Amino acid sequence: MASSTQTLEFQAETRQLLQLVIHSIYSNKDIFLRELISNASDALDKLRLESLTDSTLEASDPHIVLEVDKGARTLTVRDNGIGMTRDDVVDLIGTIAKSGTAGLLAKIKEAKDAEAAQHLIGQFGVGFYSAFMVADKVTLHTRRAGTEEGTVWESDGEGTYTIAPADGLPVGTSVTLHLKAEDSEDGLGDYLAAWKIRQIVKQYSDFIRWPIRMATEPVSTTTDDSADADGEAAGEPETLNSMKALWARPRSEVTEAEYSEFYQQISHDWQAPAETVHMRAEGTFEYEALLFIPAHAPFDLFSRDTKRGVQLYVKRVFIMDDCEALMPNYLRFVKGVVDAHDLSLNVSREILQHDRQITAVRRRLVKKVLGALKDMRTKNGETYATVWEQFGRVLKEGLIEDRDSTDALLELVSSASTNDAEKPTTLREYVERMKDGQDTIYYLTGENRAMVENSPHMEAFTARGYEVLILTDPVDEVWTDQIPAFDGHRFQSIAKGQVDLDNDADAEGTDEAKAEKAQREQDFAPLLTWLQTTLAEHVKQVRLSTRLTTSAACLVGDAHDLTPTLEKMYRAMGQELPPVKRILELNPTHPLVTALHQTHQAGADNPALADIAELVHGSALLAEGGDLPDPARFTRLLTDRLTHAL
Ligand SMILES: Nc1ncnc2c1ncn2[C@@H]1O[C@H](COP(=O)(O)OP(=O)(O)OP(=O)(O)O)[C@@H](O)[C@H]1O
Repeated sequence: MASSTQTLEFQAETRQLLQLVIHSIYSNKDIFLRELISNASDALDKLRLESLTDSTLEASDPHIVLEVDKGARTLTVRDNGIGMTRDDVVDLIGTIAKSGTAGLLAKIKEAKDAEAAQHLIGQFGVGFYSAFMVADKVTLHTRRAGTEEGTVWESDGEGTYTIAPADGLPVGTSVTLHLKAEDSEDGLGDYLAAWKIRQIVKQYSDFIRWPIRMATEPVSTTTDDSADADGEAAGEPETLNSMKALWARPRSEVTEAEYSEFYQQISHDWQAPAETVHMRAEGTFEYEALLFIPAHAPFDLFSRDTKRGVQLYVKRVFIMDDCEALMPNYLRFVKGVVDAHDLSLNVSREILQHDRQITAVRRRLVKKVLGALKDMRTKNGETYATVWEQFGRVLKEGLIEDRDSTDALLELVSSASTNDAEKPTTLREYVERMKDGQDTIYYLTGENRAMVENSPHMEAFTARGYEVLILTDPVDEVWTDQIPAFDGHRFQSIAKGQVDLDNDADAEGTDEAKAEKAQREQDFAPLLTWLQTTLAEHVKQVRLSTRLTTSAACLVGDAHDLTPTLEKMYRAMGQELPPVKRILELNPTHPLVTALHQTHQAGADNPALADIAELVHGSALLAEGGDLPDPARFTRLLTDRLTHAL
């Protein structure tokens, strides 16, 4: 058989990940057992599921066994689950298929300290590789259910592994860890000790739905560890876990610590959740749901193939993870379990998508989660602030995806605003602070706070004391375009449409002011017409502005125009769009504009006029963070003008 042993190399990213694992980014090494037990449990679930459609695969007495060999210093985790073929082993154990791995590894390398690195890797979950935290060699024996040939895989976690066929293996997988020496300073426990194994299983894997048995050793072979004190004798294997589904127990009987451990088990998170939602529905369609809102976002929250965190069970039997029928995409960060009593074990994703009862369950779960977030906001503002920071961007996707929940989601929105440099505001707080006569919620979108705050569009609003929401997430560009109002108050971008603050109740909307304005419009009309022709390639209209106090000009859109950021986003996604021309607004009281006006009145054929018109347009574009169509030309015109000025 030795001749058929092959030595293969780990994929580059796997090698890097293994190095990180071996050189110990996790301070809590005990979790290796949770990971291996979780894999074994998944393998038993898969066999159970396959056996529903293929009766030849029926497993008798599905279970997980933990075996200690003190002489050889090994701990083996064995299951009689689905097992793996040789190709599975190469694909699943030798490579990491998760998207975003390379990026994550790069970030970990840049991480400032061990804690930052652990935080990053904690979001990723190292699964099987965590075995190398406690073992200097790992041997895996496996045989896929329904096949004859087995496979042996072995590695010391450095660059390579060996793989060979093996005869006579039972169906399932066993992972044997050749344990490193106990080292409490390095967080390495005594994983040969029965008490230690018992403790880890109780803590992390108690609710695993398959029995986890420990094959106890004869007392004579035990040395001086405290397993002796347990009074273990050789004999019947002991079942270590209670197998009780946490979600099926009444809320009052579950402790916070149990919720937290369950959450950490299913999410591979290393922190407690920010919120737990535990509910039971009785009546025509019975189910239990145990959902968690994590305290921090996984690294791949925005990657295309991020899975949803909700698993479906039917009467305690695992059916599927990533259950999209139960949780909308914008709540993909919610983790947990839904156990429905009245579904068939054979239920498919397609059936679920079209099942009216499941749709009703989903609606109820969404309501519960959004309700829990709202409660968190009122009762525990600090936690809410971190949850919003982590998931706000995703929740706002709901404003586009889920029209049934618009009102509930708008109540959750937290936004930076000109009201306070640090503290974000809710929409309700904004409305409460609105000036007399103001019925509109003003906002401005942009790439970052500084850019939005310094945008010329802000000037009149700041000068007149109107609060403006500062929206800097890309998704803000989209939802603000689609949601008309909050609590009867229209959303209005201050960079779009006509703004007439003079007509607001406390402004000087007198007849005198109106007459003055009309006169100004008339005076400037020839300049505006000339500018419109001169800049026709860039803008669709030139008009006088009421939103500027210190800048000479700014660019605005019509109410239904795409914003420049949205235009850029669509183009980046490969969509063909006709160029979106905007409106140039001039500040009639600015010295540059009045000078331009006078020069134009003196003679429209002055060659300096066209250059200055182009510079005014370019500056307005730069002021809002836009890209100049021809930066070299702009710089040349500017340099010429500056030279003339000296
Ligand atoms: N005991 C096992 N029986 C059958 N297949 C297994 C077993 N252990 C691991 N595998 C296979 O190897 C894959 C990789 O395992 P690994 O623990 O690295 O990641 P994972 O379990 O998919 O992810 P995570 O641990 O982050 O949830 C698993 O998805 C599974 O297909």
